[in-house]
Amino acid sequence: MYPNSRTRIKVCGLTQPDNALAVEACGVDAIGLVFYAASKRAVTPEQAAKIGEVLGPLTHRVGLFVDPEPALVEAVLSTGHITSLQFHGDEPEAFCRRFGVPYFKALRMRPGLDCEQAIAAYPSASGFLLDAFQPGQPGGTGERFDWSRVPSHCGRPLILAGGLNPDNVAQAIRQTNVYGVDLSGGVESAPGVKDVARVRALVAAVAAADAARSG
Ligand SMILES: O=C(O)c1ccccc1NCC(=O)[C@H](O)[C@H](O)COP(=O)(O)O
Repeated sequence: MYPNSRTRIKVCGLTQPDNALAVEACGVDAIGLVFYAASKRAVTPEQAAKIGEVLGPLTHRVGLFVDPEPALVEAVLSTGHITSLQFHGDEPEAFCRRFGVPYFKALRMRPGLDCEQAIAAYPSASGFLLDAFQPGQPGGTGERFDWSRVPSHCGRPLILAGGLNPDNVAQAIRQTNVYGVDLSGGVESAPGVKDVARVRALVAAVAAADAARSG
């Protein structure tokens, strides 16, 4: 387990500045912006810059990629609005670290994946996002995976994703003790638009789970 007194929250797949501002105001730690053209939540570097401009300086802005061309990552970074990278495809470690920006690696929990071995292959990663595996769908599946597969003693920050929502996130935190949680579809009202009431409920559920854990 990675030392953690408060579960960090990332909400992924924002597409509109006003919506991003409202989500930030709920008290989330990080906003995810999807730079994967096939996603229904995809944004361009220009749209991302407009979202980045409205957010406060202490909110992380994560740029999410799936096996990108380096030029796309560089174009996104050149906006100056991205604070960390999330690689959600099959990118090797050398590719992930070449940009010189903190990154975390998504691991899709396919059957038979040795999670601890996969983690060991990315010594330069600042953390790992463990997501559900659905063939042909790299992320944002809305599906859960078996949380008993989350390693309990790997010593690296782990972010749990896949099918989380305000109703099941407390149980997920109790069971896995992860550093952070990442949600998309479970707090969404339409593709790329987050339901602010659901995000508020998420933040309250995480705070209650953390309080129960420390008390
Ligand atoms: O959200 C997408 O459309 C997406 C597309 C391709 C790769 C990754 C994608 N999202 C990644 C995320 O970080 C999601 O938050 C994560 O997969 C969980 O999604 P959900 O199950 O909908 O909460």
